[in-house]
Amino acid sequence: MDTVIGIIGGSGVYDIEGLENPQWITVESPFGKASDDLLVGRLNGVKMVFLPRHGRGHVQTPTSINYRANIDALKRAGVTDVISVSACGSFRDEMAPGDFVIVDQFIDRTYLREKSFFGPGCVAHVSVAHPTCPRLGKACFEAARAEGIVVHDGGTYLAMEGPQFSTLAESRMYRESWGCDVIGMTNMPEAKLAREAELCYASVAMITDYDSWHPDHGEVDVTQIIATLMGNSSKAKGLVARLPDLLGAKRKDCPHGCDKALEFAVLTGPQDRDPALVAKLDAIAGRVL
Ligand SMILES: CSC[C@H]1O[C@H](OP(=O)(O)O)[C@H](O)[C@@H]1O
Ligand SMILES: Nc1ncnc2[nH]cnc12
Repeated sequence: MDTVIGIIGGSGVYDIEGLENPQWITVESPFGKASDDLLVGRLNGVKMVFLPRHGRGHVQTPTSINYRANIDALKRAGVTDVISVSACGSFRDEMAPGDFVIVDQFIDRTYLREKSFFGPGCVAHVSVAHPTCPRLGKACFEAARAEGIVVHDGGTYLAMEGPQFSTLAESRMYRESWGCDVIGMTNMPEAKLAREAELCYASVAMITDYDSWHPDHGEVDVTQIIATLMGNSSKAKGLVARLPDLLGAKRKDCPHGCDKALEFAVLTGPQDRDPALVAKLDAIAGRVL
């Protein structure tokens, strides 16, 4: 099977460079409108598909992003591996602005978003105990190291609803009681939906600030974030450019089973399924329905 690398670019990352034959294409989804068209092309012989998470011009809020349409559109475009690139705040002294973290766990505090492709008439439960793909995370870690980026291997990302940043009390709780490493507003339900779509998913979090807990740093503000993002986004593009060589043009089955997540997940029997929902799930779950 051919590798198709999907990149979801977060704040400050609205395109990728160096693609051969780059083209913005529209992919329709039964789950609604994706954040933007998809930028497709090839890099070192591997097909790449890029989606700006907030849309070009940064028009979607963390809450208004249609995460289901985004993941469904990537799946329809043939993507096999999704790399999420995001800005985040840090809860650790040693994880400084400018550093990258290869996130491997999440705490999901979002509450205003559609979190599943499934629903009444087709019920499914997938495991997200290990919500990211270790194989893909390792490739991102190696790509970052090769780019000379200070990168941390593993970390827990607190996904908050936003759009306001956290209060001081929340920031301290996430850091001291909950043991979180970084905070952002977008990786959930994105990672859960990628798992339902049987896509390998890795999250590259680019630290822009110390949120509001740090006694030596003032509270987080968006000007500071944008300043750090300017440096981060070129580093992120360098990391992305190394992925085709690291992942290779041909792909074997995922050794961690991300691509078989739905194998035993659907509980609704064939005779009890809602045909309209089953039709919508053609790309996401057609393999098992
Ligand atoms: C620009 S500050 C807050 C904004 O940045 C992050 O976006 P993304 O995860 O897409 O890089 C954060 O989650 C907020 O949406
Ligand atoms: N401190 C922070 N909280 C939430 N999202 C962020 N994105 C970048 N910095 C952030």
